[in-house]
Amino acid sequence: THSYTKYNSWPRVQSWIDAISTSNSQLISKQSIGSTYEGRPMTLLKLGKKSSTTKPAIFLDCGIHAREWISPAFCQWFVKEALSTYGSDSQMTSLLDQMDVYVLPVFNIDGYDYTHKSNRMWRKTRSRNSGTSCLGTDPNRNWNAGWCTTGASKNPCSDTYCGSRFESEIEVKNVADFIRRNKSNIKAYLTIHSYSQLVLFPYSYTYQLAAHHSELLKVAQGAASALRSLYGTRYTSGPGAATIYPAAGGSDDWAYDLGVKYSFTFELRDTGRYGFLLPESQIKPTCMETMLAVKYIAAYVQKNL
Ligand SMILES: Nc1ncc(C[C@H](C[SeH])C(=O)O)cc1Cl
Ligand SMILES: [Zn+2]
Ligand SMILES: [Zn+2]
Ligand SMILES: [Zn+2]
Repeated sequence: THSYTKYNSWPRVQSWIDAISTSNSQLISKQSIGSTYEGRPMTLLKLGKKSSTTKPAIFLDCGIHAREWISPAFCQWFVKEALSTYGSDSQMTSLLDQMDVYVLPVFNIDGYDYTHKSNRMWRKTRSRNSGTSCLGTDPNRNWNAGWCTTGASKNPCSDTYCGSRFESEIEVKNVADFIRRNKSNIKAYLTIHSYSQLVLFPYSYTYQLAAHHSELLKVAQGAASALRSLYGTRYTSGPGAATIYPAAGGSDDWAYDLGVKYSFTFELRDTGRYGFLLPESQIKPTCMETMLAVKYIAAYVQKNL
């Protein structure tokens, strides 16, 4: 059965999505945004007090990289926390009254399932590449944001293969289409990765500072200190290129250039001791401290609507 303190298999996550999305019709609903390459359903959860008018929204995705298992664990935790603290936690209540939060629990479902069944260290999608037996494209190099200019490979066998063209991956296209369709009300984009303990923001595709660099840095640093307040876990904040590495085709850069000003990539625990193989014993503390960071950003976005 499903557990918020275990790395759930895809079938368990899928049945959790179906159950949680029908658990509280006033606060949560689900909608399909398409299918993956291997035909699995991409289901977006919509959290927020039901309203006949369109509310400003935050978009949160997890599991774009298959092996980063703590990421989908966080999105499941976030949904559970939101529903269980609405009405008691004043900040969460205010957030869901005033805004909608779209949550994509597992972006790269095919890859996630593959890490459970075959290769725990798989990162990419599972699509076929022509002219080679090497499978998959790096979904975080496949967005139309300086596509394939730096920090990505044109070799289909590489873990950072950028794809035959931007949005070649149906999973990326499905999400990009949804965000484009809703860009007028999407005020923030958060994408969750592991590991390294970082709060990143645009740009990764260039060392040029973003127009809103100083504001984004302030918000990222505020989020990192909120996170640190729980267990003292230290995160570093900064623009992607200088803080982790220059790399093009990422979702945060794409969302920012589309006009979603508050665009952040989280790299969760740890800093390399376990890396992608973070023990299940760390799911709860990691999710609890990350909730503080995400709520900090959400509150900042709310104040600046
Ligand atoms: N725009 C971006 N933002 C963050 C990153 C770092 C993640 C870390 Se797993 C990646 O390599 O895809 C990479 C890019 Cl291209
Ligand atoms: Zn498993
Ligand atoms: Zn990643
Ligand atoms: Zn990472």
